[in-house]
Amino acid sequence: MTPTFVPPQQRAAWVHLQQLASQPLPHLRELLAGGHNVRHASLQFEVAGLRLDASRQQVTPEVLAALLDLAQESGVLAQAQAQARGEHINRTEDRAALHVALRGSHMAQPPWGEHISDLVQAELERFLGAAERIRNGQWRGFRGRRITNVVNIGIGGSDLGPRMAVQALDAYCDPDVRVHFISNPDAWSLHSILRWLNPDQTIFVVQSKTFTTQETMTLAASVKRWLADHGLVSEAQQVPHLIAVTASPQISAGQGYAAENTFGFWDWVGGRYSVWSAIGLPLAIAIGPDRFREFLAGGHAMDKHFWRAAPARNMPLMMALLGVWNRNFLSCPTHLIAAYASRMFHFARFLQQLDMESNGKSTHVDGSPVEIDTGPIVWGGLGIEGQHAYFQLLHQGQHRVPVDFIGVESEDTPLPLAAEHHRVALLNLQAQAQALALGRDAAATETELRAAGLGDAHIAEMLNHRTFRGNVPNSSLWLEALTPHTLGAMVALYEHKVFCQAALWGVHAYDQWGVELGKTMAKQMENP
Ligand SMILES: O=P(O)(O)OC[C@H]1O[C@H](O)[C@H](O)[C@@H](O)[C@@H]1O
Repeated sequence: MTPTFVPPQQRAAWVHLQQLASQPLPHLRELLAGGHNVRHASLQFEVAGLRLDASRQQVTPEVLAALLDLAQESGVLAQAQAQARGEHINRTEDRAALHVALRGSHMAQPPWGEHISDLVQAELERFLGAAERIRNGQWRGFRGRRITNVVNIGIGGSDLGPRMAVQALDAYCDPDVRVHFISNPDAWSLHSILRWLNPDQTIFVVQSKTFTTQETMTLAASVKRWLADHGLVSEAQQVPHLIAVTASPQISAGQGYAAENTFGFWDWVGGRYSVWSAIGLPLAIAIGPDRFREFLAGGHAMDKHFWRAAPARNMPLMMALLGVWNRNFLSCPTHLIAAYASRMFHFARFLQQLDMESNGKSTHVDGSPVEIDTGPIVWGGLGIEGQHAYFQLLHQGQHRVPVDFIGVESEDTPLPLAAEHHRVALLNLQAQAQALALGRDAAATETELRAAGLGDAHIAEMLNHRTFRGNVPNSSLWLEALTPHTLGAMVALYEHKVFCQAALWGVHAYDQWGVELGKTMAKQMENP
């Protein structure tokens, strides 16, 4: 129990925000009309190669001030300090949540203590060493062939992070070692990859924090069988083709994974926060150890900002507050992620787990039921494709859907017309962000229809169809370039945002009892 816990709706700032939301708020047209004014400046942030433009959020300076009061009353940044000190903030599982230590283990006097940093450093060296040996050809298959294909087997946090990052950093990936991901136990999903591979040149990285997840274990058994069917039958023959990454090495050892090919992490690393640990091995293989360290450094740069920046200038905290404003006071139940770089294809899926598994909760930290809205439904993918599919609903449907537009400022694709491709993508991002915010009112629509030669009766019929209410709150998050460093910063940004929102709502972000229920039921049904 947390004796001092006060439910959010009883906090003074929350009540103030309710009052502000109950009065008519200026339309985004009005809020944006002033151009680059004080409000605009207070909603611009630049950190670690990321630039956030939140000026299209429907907040007045008064709302912003009340949101910051809420952060203060909720003790958000104090809770972040407790997290970094390694306190057991994951109370229902009685654990720390120290993924920040994975990217800050080089710190002098780390808040979590040197012992943790030493553990992290030692394991980091081990798994980066393995990545390097695979990349440079020192690591050979049983029959002496060089490894050309790495297959990641895992699900949830043991899949989405590295899968997202390998795709996002495609430009840095070694073309001689291809990395594949399989998460679905459907046999075809495995077969569709295996049928192209030569077992002598393939390594499977079986990733599972618990090493008991049924889907992953089913796939792992199948790849062992596949190796055996190709003449790699004994444990000794299979060892060079199997890597385990787990926080339960005693279980993987019992299944024949060699200790030297097993890389560990700890119970204080949540699955959805584990890409920074050895779960990032496929990424390290794809982009190399130096780039992987840059990814960690990007995450750490965001951590430093989060720990040190004043609340009003704190990028993750501000994103969290704006999200709470949209969710709880503007009553928006969902949140769209629209990325305008095709390499960010998996980012929305990654965020779905990060956000919804963390904050999809209805119980407060003191065990009392939640009476406010908590984590939104996070959805999305690539913005350009969305424009030609579901964006119609954003413009004229009945739901108000806040959007994070994600764009990359500089383009490095080695194609002669790459700059033109890039121009088209960014133009679309900017046009959608503006169109959703401003919409088009009836008067402007009527003028346009009249200019197009429509008569009164036709205009009367068409007016509502061609009018756009706008006022869709959205932010644009710009990466100066899509690099390991900026990607690391962006992942850490959203991690901290989710953390702040949990603190604002008073829920635990680091457990997932709902998921556990499904797992338990599956076991019971298997062995009634
Ligand atoms: O890494 P594993 O133990 O195999 O778990 C894989 C996944 O299992 C569950 O679905 C959890 O809710 C996820 O957070 C976790 O990432």
